[in-house]
Amino acid sequence: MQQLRRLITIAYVFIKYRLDDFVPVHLLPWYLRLAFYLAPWRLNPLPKRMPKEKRLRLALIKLGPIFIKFGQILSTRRDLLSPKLAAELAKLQDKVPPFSSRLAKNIIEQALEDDVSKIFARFDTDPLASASIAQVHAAQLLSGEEVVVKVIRPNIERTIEKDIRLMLVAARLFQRYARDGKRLKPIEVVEDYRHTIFGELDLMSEAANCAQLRRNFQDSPLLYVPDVYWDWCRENVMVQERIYGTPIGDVETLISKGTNMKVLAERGVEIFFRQVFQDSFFHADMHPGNIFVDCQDPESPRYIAIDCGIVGTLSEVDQDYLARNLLAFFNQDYHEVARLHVESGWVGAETRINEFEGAIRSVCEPIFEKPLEEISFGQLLLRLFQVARRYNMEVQPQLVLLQKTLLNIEGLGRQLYPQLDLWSTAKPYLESWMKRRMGPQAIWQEIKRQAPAWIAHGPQMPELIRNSLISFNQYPQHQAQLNKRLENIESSLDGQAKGRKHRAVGTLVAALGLVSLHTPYMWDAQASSSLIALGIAWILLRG
Ligand SMILES: Nc1ncnc2c1ncn2[C@@H]1O[C@H](COP(=O)(O)OP(=O)(O)OP(=O)(O)O)[C@@H](O)[C@H]1O
Repeated sequence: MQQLRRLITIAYVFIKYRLDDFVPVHLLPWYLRLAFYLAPWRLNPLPKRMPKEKRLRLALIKLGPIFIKFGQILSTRRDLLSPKLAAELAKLQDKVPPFSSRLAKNIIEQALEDDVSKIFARFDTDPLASASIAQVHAAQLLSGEEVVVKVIRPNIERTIEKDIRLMLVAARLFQRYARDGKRLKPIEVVEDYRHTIFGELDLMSEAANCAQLRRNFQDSPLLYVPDVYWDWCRENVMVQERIYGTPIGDVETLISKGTNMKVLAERGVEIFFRQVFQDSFFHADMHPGNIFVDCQDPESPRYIAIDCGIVGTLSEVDQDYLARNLLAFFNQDYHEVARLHVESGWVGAETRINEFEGAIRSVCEPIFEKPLEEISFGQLLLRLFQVARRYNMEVQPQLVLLQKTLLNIEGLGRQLYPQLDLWSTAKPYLESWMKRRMGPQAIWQEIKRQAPAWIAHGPQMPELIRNSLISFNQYPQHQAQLNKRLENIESSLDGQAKGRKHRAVGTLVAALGLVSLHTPYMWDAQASSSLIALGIAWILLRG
């Protein structure tokens, strides 16, 4: 029944905002097309005066937080949407009315199994922020620390599940009937969203991500991540150190505090590349609401990151892919890019390198038309993925996540300091990464990494060798080879032993001749010389 009511609401919003403009009517079967043209909503011309992208944004707001968040995430898929639609959806803000503080307290008390007044010296009933998934309250621990308490909205899981089911129905219809239905992969996009949003519901996993990121940047002047109070963390409640930075989007305040905007913008890029190439662990939800700046030293501004619900990790293969390709790209060596793809099996071995190189060149050259400081790494990667997909390369979701984060970071950096030269900030990172990866130190590190395993296996070595020989023996052809080799070895050993014997006899005979030659009255000189000659001949011929 509830589902039906929700469906009616969606239909109403669809009609109200005339979202039929997104439906390619000419591709529908004739009866649906007829129904479409006769539909009474077509008499509602009012919203038509508004661009359809704006109408879609307003419709998502009307449908509530789950749809708003979907729109926000969708806005980062610039590989799928038109620039106009992506820009419009990026305006979505998931500020939603808070739920009651009484309810928030109940959830906290149930999760932490204690009274709020026994856990906190102070608990602010007015929430600090209220978003689609969670609400945040400021508080103070009994030990005096200022903290924030993040509480997941009640019953949000059921709401998400229901809304996503409806989104999937819409996605299936879209995939079936829309002109771009297959290319835009709507079902995959919705499934992806389901995965992301459910991931955000587990605050224990968010707390663990925060702790890891904090450790990675311990003592770094670049980034600060607030501490987590594990004793007070559960799946739906998280208590974290409160931070007091300036929101990164508040450029006016940052400037008024005398912040060095160039350093700030460069540090953003540095943080990103360090996360990717040093730690292989990156904050993947770097929207302005999650980034603050500590301006205590305006010449050395430090980033503060919160909300580590979405993080990305890269395998060594992904890192390798990224670093080598970015370096080759910036040297405009498209042949190298194409070769790398084929060599590492990212695209099929049958791919013609020259043809692939041409395809990459044609999408990248226009980008390099611009001055270096205007080139977008994110766009570049996006283009590369698009070409690679045409050549049947499955781009890993982690790389797509990274590319979206990179677009965010770049946008942010250029907003702070429009002349930001990403390449000169990133190049040293990439190059030192390559050196670290390929240089003697990397080999030494690898030996060090493997050594414990080798040592651990040391005592089992004879057994391992024996086992390998046994398994080797199991193959008849190998056995025959092995037997042959053994025979060869035996006969060679045999030969060597015989040779040694003959050499000994020859030496003995020659030595006897020598002795008799120098011993008066033993034999005459001729007999002695004959003995010496016989001994030498014996050695030469039989030894
Ligand atoms: N440690 C903190 N110290 C101070 N303020 C905080 C802290 N954590 C969160 N906030 C405030 O609460 C707001 C929402 O927090 P957070 O981003 O973690 O929630 P969210 O529900 O995951 O939101 P979204 O996913 O929409 O970004 C932040 O924008 C910030 O203003």
